[in-house]
Amino acid sequence: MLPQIVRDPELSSPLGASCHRYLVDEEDSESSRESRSRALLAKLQEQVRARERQSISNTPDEDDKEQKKRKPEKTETEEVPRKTKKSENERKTHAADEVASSAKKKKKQTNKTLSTENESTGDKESINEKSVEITETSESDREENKKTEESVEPQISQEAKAENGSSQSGFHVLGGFKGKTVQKVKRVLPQWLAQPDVIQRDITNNLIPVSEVPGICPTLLKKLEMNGIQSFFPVQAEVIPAILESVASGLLVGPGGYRPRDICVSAPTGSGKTLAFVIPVVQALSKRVVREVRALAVLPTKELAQQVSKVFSTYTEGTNLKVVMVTGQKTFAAEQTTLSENRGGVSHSLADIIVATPGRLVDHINKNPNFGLQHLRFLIIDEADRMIDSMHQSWLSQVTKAVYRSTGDTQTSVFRRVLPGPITVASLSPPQIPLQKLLFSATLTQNPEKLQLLDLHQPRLFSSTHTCTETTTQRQDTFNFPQGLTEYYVPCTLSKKPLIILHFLLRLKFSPALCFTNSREGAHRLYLLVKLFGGVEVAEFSSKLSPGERQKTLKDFEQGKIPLLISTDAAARGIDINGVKCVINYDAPQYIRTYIHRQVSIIQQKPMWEKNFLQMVRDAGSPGIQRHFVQPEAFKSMEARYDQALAELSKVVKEENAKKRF
Ligand SMILES: Nc1ncnc2c1ncn2[C@@H]1O[C@H](COP(=O)(O)OP(=O)(O)OP(=O)(O)O)[C@@H](O)[C@H]1O
Repeated sequence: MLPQIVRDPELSSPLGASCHRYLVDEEDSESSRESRSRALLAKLQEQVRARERQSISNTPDEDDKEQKKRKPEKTETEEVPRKTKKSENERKTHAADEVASSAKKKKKQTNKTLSTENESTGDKESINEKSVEITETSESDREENKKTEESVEPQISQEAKAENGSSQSGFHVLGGFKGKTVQKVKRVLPQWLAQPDVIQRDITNNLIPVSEVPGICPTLLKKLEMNGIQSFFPVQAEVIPAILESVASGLLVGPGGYRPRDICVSAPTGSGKTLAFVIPVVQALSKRVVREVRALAVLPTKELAQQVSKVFSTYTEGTNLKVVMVTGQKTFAAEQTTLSENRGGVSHSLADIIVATPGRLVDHINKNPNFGLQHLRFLIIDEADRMIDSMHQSWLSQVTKAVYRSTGDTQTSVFRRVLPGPITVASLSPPQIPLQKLLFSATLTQNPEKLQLLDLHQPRLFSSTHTCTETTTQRQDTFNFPQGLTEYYVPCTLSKKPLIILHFLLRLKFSPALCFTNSREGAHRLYLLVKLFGGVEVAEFSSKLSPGERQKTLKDFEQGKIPLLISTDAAARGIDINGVKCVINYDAPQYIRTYIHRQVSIIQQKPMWEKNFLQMVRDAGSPGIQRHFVQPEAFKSMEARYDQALAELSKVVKEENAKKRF
């Protein structure tokens, strides 16, 4: 048992306080605790009531239901009936008794522990007393926490309710799920595509005298005059100064010391794109000291490459610039000897400008140890959309690798080149020769995925269009039709198509005429049929022929020895044949781009395709395609001879197939 210490009211020493702390009358503590817990309970009840009142005021709808469940409605004037309050109090008193009795039980429990320990050691009392204190403290802590919760909870419930209008407090419903109209996705072109530099399409009314175009050196002006070029076409007048501006500070750096912008040109067939890059490139390289490959023009077919190479050779004549063609028309070894030579154990380039087709170019990059592109400054991609489509050969990545390939001697040299990255002080020194891409096409794609393949640097687009008033959308969907083109379509039956060709050639004298078919077999059969019918010189032009045969055929056709040339699309792209009077689409092209490149003037049309084809051509911005109907009487007299030729044709085809099999 603990000695009882009598409390002395005079004692004011701290001891008194400690005496007070340890000398506690059992009954007193009992009743004071109970009164404290009652007071605490009353306070809690008050807060619960206040919270309920608040929830009633904040959520009239939801809470209404809640209230109806919980208690009758309270109108503004009506007092809460005391009875309700009273029963509320009873309820709360009952709850308070429960709390008090549980506190008693807990207390008894603690005492029991106390008494057990007391018997064993007198000192334990102080510790246990502390523990009792601790319990009280914890109760007051709990009360404190409760108050905090109480004070916070109504706020949360207010906020929550205010925010979400839900009667469940404490749940946050994020966002409002209202039905919204879905915005239609509009195609957004990159700015350089959407806002190109516009070039006038009308050539005849927009010729610019050559001398008025700034920056062209006198030597080239003289050469242009010698070749009969008095004025530039619009695309040349715009693009030549832009390319010359990018080499104004020399070949090593672009304007302002930065990498020059890549240039894209979309202009109709025959608008003079070839000269638009030949003139500035020849002028830019004419000042070079050491011969290295600094310009590379890549084209889809040998014929096109030949044509461009011829123009380059015309304007490099008299300079010490050398143009070499790499198209597979010679053997690989023969081409190797034209590209480089070994002097004193060191390989020297024999070419300044290379005009190539992708296949043979990649062969030299990978198999010709003396072939290097480390000094390449201009990469010209003519017929760019077709070159992009043929990108599956990944020729462009091979070229890029060759350009930035560091060999033994360029590892440390000033001209060591690294793939361009973010512009920093380090990346700008030492300066390295920038690689500038120049793209040309009559139907430049606006497909960002395809353009992505070209890895263009800040591209600038020159696009010729019908008129400046066209909206961007129109320009996106229309193509550049050549100036002075008249288009017809001839509805007819399948069996009568060859007769109409013969009618045009023999009766209407539409020659020289270039006739396109959609396949090599179609071209060959039509060629055989017209030949068997007789009366007109005819030749076929397709990849069935060797490069030499194709070259000779083109030449004879251009010289008028052949009035009818039957060709596949191989000849459609960009080949420039002077003096053609009529272009015939024997098979309607499935794609508008093919149509554009074929320079169609007369279409033979199967009736069922007529509507779709006309729609495609009109949507592409055709100046106007007219219907030209041929009366059956017009070729009545040819039908007997025609049937005979058909019979002979099937024999010839059978013989050819038999030969192929052996
Ligand atoms: N300024 C000019 N004055 C007169 N004739 C020109 C001029 N520019 C080009 N030509 C001639 O126009 C024809 C077409 O030129 P070019 O081949 O450059 O056109 P293009 O736009 O490249 O055609 P494609 O898209 O088919 O390659 C050529 O015969 C060329 O000699």
